[in-house]
Amino acid sequence: MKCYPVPRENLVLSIDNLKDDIPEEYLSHKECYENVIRKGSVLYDIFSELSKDRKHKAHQAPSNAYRISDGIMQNVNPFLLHFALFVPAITNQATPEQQAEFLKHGFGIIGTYAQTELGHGTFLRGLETTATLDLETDEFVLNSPTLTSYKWWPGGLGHTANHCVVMAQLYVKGKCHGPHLFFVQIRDIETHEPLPGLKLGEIGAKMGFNTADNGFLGFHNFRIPRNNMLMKNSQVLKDGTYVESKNEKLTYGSMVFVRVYLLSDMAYMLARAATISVRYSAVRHQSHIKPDEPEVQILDFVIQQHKLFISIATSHAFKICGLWLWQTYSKVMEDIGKGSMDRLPELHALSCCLKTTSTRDAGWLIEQCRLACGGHGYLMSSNLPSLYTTATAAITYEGESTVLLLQTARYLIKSWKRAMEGESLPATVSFLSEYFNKRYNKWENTPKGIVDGLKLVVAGVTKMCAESIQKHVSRGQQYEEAWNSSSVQLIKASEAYSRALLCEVFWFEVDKVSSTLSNNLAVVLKQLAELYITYWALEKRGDLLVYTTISKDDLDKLQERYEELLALIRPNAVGLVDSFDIRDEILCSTLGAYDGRVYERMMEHALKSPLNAETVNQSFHKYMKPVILKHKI
Ligand SMILES: CCCCCCCCC/C=C/C(=O)SCCNC(=O)CCNC(=O)[C@H](O)C(C)(C)COP(=O)(O)OP(=O)(O)OC[C@H]1O[C@@H](n2cnc3c(N)ncnc32)[C@H](O)[C@@H]1OP(=O)(O)O
Ligand SMILES: Cc1cc2nc3c(=O)[nH]c(=O)nc-3n(C[C@H](O)[C@H](O)[C@H](O)COP(=O)(O)OP(=O)(O)OC[C@H]3O[C@@H](n4cnc5c(N)ncnc54)[C@H](O)[C@@H]3O)c2cc1C
Repeated sequence: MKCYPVPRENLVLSIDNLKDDIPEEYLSHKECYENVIRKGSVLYDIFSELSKDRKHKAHQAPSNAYRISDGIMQNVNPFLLHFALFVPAITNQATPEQQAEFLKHGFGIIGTYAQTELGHGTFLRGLETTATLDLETDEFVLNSPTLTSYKWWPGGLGHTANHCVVMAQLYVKGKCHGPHLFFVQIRDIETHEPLPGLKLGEIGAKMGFNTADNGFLGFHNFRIPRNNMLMKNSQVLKDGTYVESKNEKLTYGSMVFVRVYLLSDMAYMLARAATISVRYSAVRHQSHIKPDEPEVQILDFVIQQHKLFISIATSHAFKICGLWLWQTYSKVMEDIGKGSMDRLPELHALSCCLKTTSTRDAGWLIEQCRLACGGHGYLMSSNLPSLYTTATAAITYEGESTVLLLQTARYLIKSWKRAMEGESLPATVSFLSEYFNKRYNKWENTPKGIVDGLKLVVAGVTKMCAESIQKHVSRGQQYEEAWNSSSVQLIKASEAYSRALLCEVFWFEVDKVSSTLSNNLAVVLKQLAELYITYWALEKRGDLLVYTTISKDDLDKLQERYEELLALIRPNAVGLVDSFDIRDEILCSTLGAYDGRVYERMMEHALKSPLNAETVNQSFHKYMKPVILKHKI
């Protein structure tokens, strides 16, 4: 049996059949899929050997696995959902006995998470797939009663997975108990043929994510044992007794897990885009600053620094905030394990707004990095287009951004009401009480002063939302209608809350560790954190003018400080992206390679185009020549 050490990049990157002879952009839709399955299977083999040899917690890919996989796949790994959602759903939602049973084949099964349907993605209580208990046979019968009830979007569902966790409406003795999760085998292990009673396939080409094998699945009287309902939180007994969960939202736990994880995922996406665009900006010489001097590195244009340094800072902000949120998640999961659900609403609210802000920011910042590279950023070989389409998918999946921000707004409004009633609030929203009790300070042009100012904006906008809802209710609207009427402001409150959280956590975590760092490192990290906070204070100057005591003079001083920070960071910019330590084989970019041989790499890549295999393409003789000759004067 081959033994692999923890997959160090060197090991994995040295495996020959993981390299692509032809760049993926020149493969067909089908060839692309077959190519990632080829590479993904090698990685899957490594991870499964590893889990046996290294006593890795069952089925958990080693932490650096995603990074290595990102590089080798150069696109989304169709096995991703197995690790990202299928296994976590089972380990979080099944009893220990069920986990042992469902995961006994270890890496011998490949799973996905099938929740979204053609007709419903956001409103889970509206899902139409049914799981009806058959008391006589001690089974559930799964059905897709309508076309809109077909599962639609799950990654790996089309042609890769042979099992899935399915979210379906549970029916027992004619009563619907809402969405529950079920462990379902969908393909024969040996032949990989779809099992009888199922209709399976992939949903077609997408803007990106084209190797994720997103698929559809329809059930027709498909039977599974009663024990295949994940029964950690709620149970259906043999006699048909339904034992409800202590909190029905525990069923949604897998989504919270991924939302929490996505912050660090976006940190890594941004680190790659920043590495590519900053290194390229150090290589690219274009135009003059002083007319009598040579063309400059485009990185010397202050506006180029303004476009790019925020990405370096944001990557660190998301990494640090992602670790903070992960610690919060782990603590809440521990509390739930001990029977306390108190902090679940807070965790849900935090994960919703931070997932949304991190995925949205990653999207527009990666696009900003691409645009900062001029035409060459538009080449697939730069890898910036792929980074963009991969990152922006996350704005939608795992909870669409608008919907999640409204979830956080729901929590802010509830917290505001509790503050009005004098209740104590969790630390992450306690500033609402301070605002309500008018305990806040005059504006200070310091990182802490800015954080306090951004919190005042949150409190002020939340108060405005509460008053708007009240106004609509007093005019006769039901609460839900009043909520809908106020939703533009509610979104604003959540966005402001998320930004204040990111600034606060980034600054104070850096401040906390700076004494443990070498002076140089502490100085540079603080410069990045201050740049991030000052950038957002300037972006949100309108709100600060409305809700705080900031003055025009304060803003002018902030603008001056921001430009000072750009100049301070400039000498370290390339060193900062080098410190992300992303190897060329994982960066996959002609513009961002460590050796700076941009133009040579671009030409090498261009010559790989199949079109360049011959000097005259056969279409000339077949189509062009007759027309040219016919119209030749
Ligand atoms: C490694 C990775 C690489 C990354 C790899 C990733 C690759 C891509 C994988 C993608 C996978 C997917 O997309 S999987 C599918 C993802 N789908 C989603 O995320 C669906 C989004 N929709 C939802 O989450 C829900 O339906 C929601 C929008 C919250 C509305 O649901 P409801 O209407 O039932 O809820 P509401 O009535 O609004 O609220 C009822 C109460 O429940 C609470 N509540 C709602 N959701 C909750 C939750 N998740 N946890 C706790 N509490 C929750 C609310 O706060 C309310 O509390 P009170 O205020 O106290 O009443
Ligand atoms: C690349 C990718 C991978 C995916 N992978 C998976 C997977 O592996 N498994 C899985 O189960 N799903 C997966 N999904 C599906 C994803 O979870 C859904 O697309 C997402 O939850 C949004 O649902 P929807 O597409 O049905 O949009 P809808 O819910 O129909 O929402 C459409 C729009 O309506 C508006 N809207 C909806 N509800 C509200 C509201 N309450 N208030 C205000 N506005 C609202 C919003 O603007 C929203 O964008 C994936 C999606 C993508 C793009």
